[in-house]
Amino acid sequence: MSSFDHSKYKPFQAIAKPDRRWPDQRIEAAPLWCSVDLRDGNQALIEPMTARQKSRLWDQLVKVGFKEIEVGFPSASSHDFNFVRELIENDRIPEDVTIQVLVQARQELIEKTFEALKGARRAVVHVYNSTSTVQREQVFGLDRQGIIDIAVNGAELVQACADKYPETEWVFEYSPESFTGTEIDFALEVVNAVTAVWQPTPEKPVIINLPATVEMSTPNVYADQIEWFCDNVARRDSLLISLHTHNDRGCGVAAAELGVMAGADRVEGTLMGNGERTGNMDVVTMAMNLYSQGVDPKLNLANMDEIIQTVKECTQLPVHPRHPWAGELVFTAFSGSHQDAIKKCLAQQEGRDHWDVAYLPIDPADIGRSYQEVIRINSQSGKGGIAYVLQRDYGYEIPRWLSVDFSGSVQAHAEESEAEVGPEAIFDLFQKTYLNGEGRWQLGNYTVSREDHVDKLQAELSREGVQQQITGTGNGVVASFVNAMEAFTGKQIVLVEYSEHALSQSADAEAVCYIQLNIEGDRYCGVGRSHDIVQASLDGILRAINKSADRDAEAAA
Ligand SMILES: CC(=O)SCCNC(=O)CCNC(=O)[C@H](O)C(C)(C)COP(=O)(O)OP(=O)(O)OC[C@H]1O[C@@H](n2cnc3c(N)ncnc32)[C@H](O)[C@@H]1OP(=O)(O)O
Ligand SMILES: CC(C)C(=O)C(=O)O
Ligand SMILES: [Mg+2]
Repeated sequence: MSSFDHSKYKPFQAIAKPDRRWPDQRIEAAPLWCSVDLRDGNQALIEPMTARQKSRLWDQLVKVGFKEIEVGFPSASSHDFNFVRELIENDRIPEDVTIQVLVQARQELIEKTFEALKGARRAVVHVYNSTSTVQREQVFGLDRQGIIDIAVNGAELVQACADKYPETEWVFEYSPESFTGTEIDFALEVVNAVTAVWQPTPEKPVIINLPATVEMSTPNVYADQIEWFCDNVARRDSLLISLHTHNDRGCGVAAAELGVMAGADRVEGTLMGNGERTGNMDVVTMAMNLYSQGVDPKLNLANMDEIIQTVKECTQLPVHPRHPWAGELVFTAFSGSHQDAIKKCLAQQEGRDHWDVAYLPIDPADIGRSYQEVIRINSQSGKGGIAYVLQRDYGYEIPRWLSVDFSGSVQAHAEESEAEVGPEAIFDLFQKTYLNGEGRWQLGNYTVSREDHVDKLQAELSREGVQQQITGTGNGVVASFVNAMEAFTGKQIVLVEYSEHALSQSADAEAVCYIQLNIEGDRYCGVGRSHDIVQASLDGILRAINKSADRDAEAAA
């Protein structure tokens, strides 16, 4: 029998809640945020953070703008204890920031916790005990009343300790840990028993945190639980309902979002989602989700690279290149149709009220990313992206017909190299394909004269030391040169496309000229670049003709 046997598991029993209201809600304001990076994040690391790493992450969290930061479990280790002391004694907690600490509902641990917090201006003491069926039965070996007793005892001890340190403004938080694995009526009973001890008021509320300690269901089920809880809990106006979701099923953020729609006030999580098992709710993702909907997330994520760097260095964990909003590839399009759409939309952004760019839900510049990374070229890319890179990095505004012609060369190059083709390689290929005349005829001196409304051009061509004089007539210099080249090559040449512009990235006002010729039924493109527009045009024509000669030489070989 296979060990991969789904019948080993039973489905989650969702509560019946046909009167749910949360699906019609929208999140129009940021919740109160609490970072648990230094506690839940830290307890999940292979190597817990050193004092220096904690200190660095603390500074980053303050800089990002968290107003509540869970800084550790000071009764659990001297490291956490000393870190809390360091913050308090060295006056490192800004006026508008409150530290929070976690503790089990056990006397000696609660007492030690208050010792750690001595002298704090304001602090959240977060006490928890597990209420879930599995832990009740198999870990604690207690019935429901036994679990309520632990919680109430913990709440009383917290209150008693707080009374001993009146100089600190205390805020209490209680978590029925493993809330998602707890019968909802029992979770309510435990919480009501705890708040009966603490007697919160609307002016002095307490925090009730309802953790998806393990994510056990789809996020809509969690939202039903939160809405039901908010509707039925005693003293609702004196409670801040907090969420603390984990990401076991990959929906930690979704669960928190739906939980806020269901009535929660506050959300705990970590930067980039580090935390137990598959992680805590990722605050960066949830905040950026709000931002992208036009809601102020009340966190400053403008310097995303600095945040990522700090998190990586402090947790020793990598950040996935496709991490929502933050990964290094999340604003990059390699595929042709995406690039084409992005290029067209970006060109139309100026003057618009709102950001509206296909495939780019936010402006990368908002979080300190450059447009440099938006379009990158590989074998999946198309002409739009290639034209975008040439314009962005080199100032060449190549016309559509030339981008169609050039994309074939880039595609071939990408397939052959089986790698990304960077901007330098694209420009190099562009020069080789259209601008370089090495080994072929080059234009030397030329004169133009006009007689009886007909222009006459006399020019000198040179190639590997060989000189050749050519002459042609026509209406204008370009037509005269084409006429001269027809005589010289013995081929019929028609000018099909012509376009030119000043090269914006050139310091001394060079012009660039794009040419497409039909030579005996086949089309060839060339590009000329010069301070003189006539010279640029003639160079472009000559390069297109040279390409036709290259083709003939290849066919003959
Ligand atoms: C979901 C979460 O993230 S919860 C936070 C988890 N984080 C941590 O545990 C990190 C820090 N913890 C620690 O370092 C240690 O657990 C300590 C120092 C706090 C305590 O260590 P120990 O005293 O060895 O106890 P341990 O944590 O193993 O807990 C076991 C005992 O405490 C009881 N207990 C566990 N949690 C709680 C709680 N929240 N409230 C009351 N009692 C509890 C258990 O029933 C068990 O009792 P028993 O000894 O009578 O069987
Ligand atoms: C201590 C609690 C809030 C916790 O981390 C959890 O339940 O995940
Ligand atoms: Mg947790």
